[in-house]
Amino acid sequence: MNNILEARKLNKTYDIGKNNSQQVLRDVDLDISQGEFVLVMGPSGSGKSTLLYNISGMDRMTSGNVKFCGKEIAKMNEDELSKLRLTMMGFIFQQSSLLKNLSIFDNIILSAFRAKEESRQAINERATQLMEQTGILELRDNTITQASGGQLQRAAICRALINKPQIVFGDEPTGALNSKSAGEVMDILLEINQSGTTILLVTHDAKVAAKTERVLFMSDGVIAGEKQLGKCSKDKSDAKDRENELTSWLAQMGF
Ligand SMILES: Nc1ncnc2c1ncn2[C@@H]1O[C@H](COP(=O)(O)OP(=O)(O)OP(=O)(O)O)[C@@H](O)[C@H]1O
Repeated sequence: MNNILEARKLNKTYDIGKNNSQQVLRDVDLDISQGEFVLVMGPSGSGKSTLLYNISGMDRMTSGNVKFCGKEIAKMNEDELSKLRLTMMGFIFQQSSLLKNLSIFDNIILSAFRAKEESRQAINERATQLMEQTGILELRDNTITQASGGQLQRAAICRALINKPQIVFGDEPTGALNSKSAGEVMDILLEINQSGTTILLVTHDAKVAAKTERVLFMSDGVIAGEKQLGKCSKDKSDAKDRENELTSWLAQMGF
């Protein structure tokens, strides 16, 4: 299968004040295939979010090489990177960070207007279809104060998908949700992955992680191991087995 993303010897060092620095990523090599559902786990401070920000061009790596769809992101200027993120990547964070003064629908379509690649009608149709798919169509005209946390994360998923990205990155997208809403959001992400979008998530939640295909374990700035769980089936009959398999592997990894 084709790699959508290839990272080689990726290093990230943060400067902390005068004459002080912290190396957070250490020679990380990572390949992500088109259509994969990849998850990153590991102790707090091990570098999971830093990895996500550096492979997605949200932050600049210190050294190394990341190719996304064959393009080297370190060679791109800020405008090129911003266009890449806008048109080919989707992002979901722990807090949905939707704008307060816009309706949920307008929040979802905003980045499609910025991308300027489709007609107003096509954008509206796509937003409506995404809201329907994620079960929030009735919230179309609501503001964000008129929706629950789970509904806002569904809206954030619609926003992330509006420009038909090649990959969706999520940093703890279910971290602020109760377990029922987290499960529902994961089921939506699974459906999106099953229709072809590559997904990479960071999470602390083994139940969430067990629904994905491949789990990477980060420790002290390196990918210390990875576990192939295979594609998650729709009927969920093996959910407990997958979770047990993952938690016993994580225990072997010392987590
Ligand atoms: N912008 C920054 N400037 C300086 N240090 C940073 C910055 N961002 C992260 N760090 C440090 O880098 C290390 C790794 O942080 P990172 O957020 O990548 O870890 P993480 O594994 O995602 O942690 P968590 O699970 O707690 O979110 C931490 O020690 C953190 O304090």
